[in-house]
Amino acid sequence: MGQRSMAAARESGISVSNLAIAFGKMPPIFANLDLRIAPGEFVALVGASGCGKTTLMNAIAGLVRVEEGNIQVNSLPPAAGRPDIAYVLARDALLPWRTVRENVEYALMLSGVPKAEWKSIALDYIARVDLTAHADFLPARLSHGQRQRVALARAFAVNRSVYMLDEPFSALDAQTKLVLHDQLLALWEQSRKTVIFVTHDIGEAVTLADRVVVMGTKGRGIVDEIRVPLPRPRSAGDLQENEAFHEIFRQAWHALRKGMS
Ligand SMILES: Nc1ncnc2c1ncn2[C@@H]1O[C@H](COP(=O)(O)OP(=O)(O)OP(=O)(O)O)[C@@H](O)[C@H]1O
Repeated sequence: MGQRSMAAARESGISVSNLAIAFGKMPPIFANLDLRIAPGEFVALVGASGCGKTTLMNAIAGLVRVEEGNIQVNSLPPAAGRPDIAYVLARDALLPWRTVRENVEYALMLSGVPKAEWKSIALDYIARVDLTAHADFLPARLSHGQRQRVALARAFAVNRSVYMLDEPFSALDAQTKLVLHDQLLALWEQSRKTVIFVTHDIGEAVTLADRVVVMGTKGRGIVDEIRVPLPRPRSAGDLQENEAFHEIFRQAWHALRKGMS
């Protein structure tokens, strides 16, 4: 069985129970943290700077040692470099000496996809982020937004089961963000992967997610969660004028402020 089908065969989402993380002799960043993300659910994680969002992501990714509590990703303990998890970070991490297409193809190669399929899969995903005309460009010739689009194309082309996105759009302007939101929405709505998405942007969280999980300061961990029952497919542009979107935004904003006090 190839890595692609292996990843699909044991999808059971993410389960975090009674997790506490402390660095050295410092008080814990958070304790007694419980979080369950169902397979195919899109969860946005928000909270004030320093509340532990990246630490929680890193623990789920196997980059931070867990001494208290339990984490299961697709029914297995976390480990760095697992073939069923994809990451997209604020910095795109494209290989600068490879073109857009070669960057996506390289990821397909690492994922064990047969060479005969690389080109068609890469061009398909490059088209989904509207970069067909840029397929033969090196990353240095792309804007930051375009590079993040390549990073999204690459991540979804390799067809993992869990996607961990840590502020992937944080350095983009408001209009470019909406374009990226629509492209991510389309990629996700067609594939329904399990996603955990860290952001400081409440509008972004409500636009994309099924559920917004709010972390509080002072080691309180998760303090609230807001369901986002907005119908799909969603359009980031249309949501800007949608009353229900603004009402959910208001609830999430209120929860975030409460978590910061
Ligand atoms: N390796 C580490 N060693 C010691 N302290 C750490 C380490 N990693 C994170 N911390 C501390 O843990 C706390 C939470 O950091 P973390 O990066 O998880 O927060 P965050 O919510 O993601 O913040 P931001 O929104 O600013 O990215 C901070 O006080 C940070 O200084």
